[in-house]
Amino acid sequence: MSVIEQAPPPAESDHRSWRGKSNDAEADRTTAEAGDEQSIKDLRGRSRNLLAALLRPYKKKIYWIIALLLVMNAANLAGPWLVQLGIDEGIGPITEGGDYSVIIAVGIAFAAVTLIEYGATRGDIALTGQVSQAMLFDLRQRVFAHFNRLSVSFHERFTSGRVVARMTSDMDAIRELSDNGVHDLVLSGLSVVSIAGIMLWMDVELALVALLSFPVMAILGNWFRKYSSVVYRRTRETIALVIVYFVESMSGVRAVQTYRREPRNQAIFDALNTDNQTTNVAGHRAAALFAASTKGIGNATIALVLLYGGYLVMNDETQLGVLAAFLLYLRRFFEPLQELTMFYNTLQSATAALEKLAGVLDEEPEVAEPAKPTPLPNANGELVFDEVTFSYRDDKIVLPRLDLRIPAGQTVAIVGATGAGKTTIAKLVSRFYDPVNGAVRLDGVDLRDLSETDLRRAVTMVTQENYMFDGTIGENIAFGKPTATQEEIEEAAKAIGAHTFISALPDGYDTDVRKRGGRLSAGQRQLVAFARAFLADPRVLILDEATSSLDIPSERLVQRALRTILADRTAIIIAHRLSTVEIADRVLVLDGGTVAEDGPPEVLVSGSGQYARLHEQWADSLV
Ligand SMILES: Nc1ncnc2c1ncn2[C@@H]1O[C@H](COP(=O)(O)OP(=O)(O)OP(=O)(O)O)[C@@H](O)[C@H]1O
Repeated sequence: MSVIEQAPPPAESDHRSWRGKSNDAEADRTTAEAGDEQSIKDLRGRSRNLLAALLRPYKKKIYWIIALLLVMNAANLAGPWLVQLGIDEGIGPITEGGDYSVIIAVGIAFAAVTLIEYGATRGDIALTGQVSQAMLFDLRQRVFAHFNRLSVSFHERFTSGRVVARMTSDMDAIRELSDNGVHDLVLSGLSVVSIAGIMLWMDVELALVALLSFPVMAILGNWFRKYSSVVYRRTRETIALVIVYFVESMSGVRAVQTYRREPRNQAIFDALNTDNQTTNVAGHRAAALFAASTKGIGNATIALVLLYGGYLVMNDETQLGVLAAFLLYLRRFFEPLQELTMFYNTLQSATAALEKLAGVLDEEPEVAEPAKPTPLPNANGELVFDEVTFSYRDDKIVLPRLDLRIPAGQTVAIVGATGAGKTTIAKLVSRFYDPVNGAVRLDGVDLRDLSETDLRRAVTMVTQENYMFDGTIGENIAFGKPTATQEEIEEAAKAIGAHTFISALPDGYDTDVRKRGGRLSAGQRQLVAFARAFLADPRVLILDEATSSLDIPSERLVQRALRTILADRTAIIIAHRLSTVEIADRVLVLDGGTVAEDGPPEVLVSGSGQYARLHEQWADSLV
């Protein structure tokens, strides 16, 4: 894709309508949020299955975590109860002239409980961290492998910003829950229920007074849960938009600078960032109100219990130790209650993130590998398009019905107006897409019946972008054959004519190409891409020739390289330069997805068709 194609459309007043970003947010919402009941059920089911699959290998550790949680909860509850025993059964007898044995026993028990709680807490948190990190590791591995496996058509639809958002903010939402969220959630739940039970067991009347706050807390909690779930969903959406926009802008930074879009892009980013900030601030304001209110309710309840409990103690209706235990329990009752409500958000955002990831992981490659591939370890290179019909979308047919036979070893140049379907033919031969009807065959075998390995070994496509990965020139050449030796790499570069310029670089083959080959010129990048393809040595080579005009010496170099790389293999060149067409055995002139002319270049040029006209114009331009 050229820089111009990447350039964004003219500015619009509302940042949300720009480049369908609002649609991206729509697409970023889970199906469960937007879909019908059946799809909600399906998605939840799938994310539950994903979670179960992720946790299965750590079953034993999870049992340990649960056991340790129970121990922690019991130890946590034992403290106030021991205080009650100490006051009522230990101090009482002492003041009446008894012995110290009970209070000593209570003191020892307290120390033991503290030690147990220390051990259990330490073990539990460490183990939870281990399981959580192992699960996230697996999940990241799965997502990366799956994104790699998905068809080109998927990646053409799913923006890179969304891919990044899946790997960052969604993973982070799950991490937040799995690192300590679930653990604290369970511990808080356990402690609220068991403290309520213990208080009722110790003193029903006092417990009922203490639990008077419960309905108030429930109403407040319910309000907060509802309000914050709306705010939280908005924060997830707004941060996803910030990430998506950031990645998109940075990927197209050259176009942005060429068209001096920085101020406009900054304004759009400011607006998206402000949306995110405003939503977060609203969330914090609600959280502040909720936290302060629960604390207030908690303290008011403690005061009430102190008053009423004091009255009961004075009237000998309850013991002093019970009152002290109640006051201690109440502290441990409100904090978890508050946490439980707060965790609802973490839980919700992690669930949404898991649903999105489950949705992505469930996405099947549109060009799937056959269950039983037809082996073709040594392809010859004959290509046949057999009544091929193709369209990207239902409403527009790109190739109405293509019949074409390219014998092994032939070099075919495809020319035609922009949008005629040249690249589409290349994509079908590379099996980035499958035909809607008909078949593309290599040596008589339908591409759909070939294994990925056999297909990729036989067919290589060199695209216009000549993508360079971070690393050295040598590594970039060896990309198509990672096992290549240094000699093989140099041989390939020499054959293509790239050796001279590579040797002149400061570190030769070890020179870092810098990000996306930024250190190399367009012609040099093309030569490196040719050397890469030459080393991979496919039977069928597809070349989407770069449109950028090279200077004359570079063009000569590239032409010479082309002759080397095309020799002894089937080649399809999407030709933009007529000098390239001349080295082809055959030219296809494509018009609206059909072959308008087909023949050797020297024959077509002497005719009166489209190619002859094109050639004439080109010859005139040279004069
Ligand atoms: N991923 C896609 N999704 C939808 N439509 C597409 C997609 N890629 C191409 N098209 C459409 O298919 C048609 C043929 O496109 P193709 O890229 O094959 O043309 P081309 O002849 O290679 O053009 P050019 O010389 O400009 O590269 C065009 O109308 C284009 O808009």
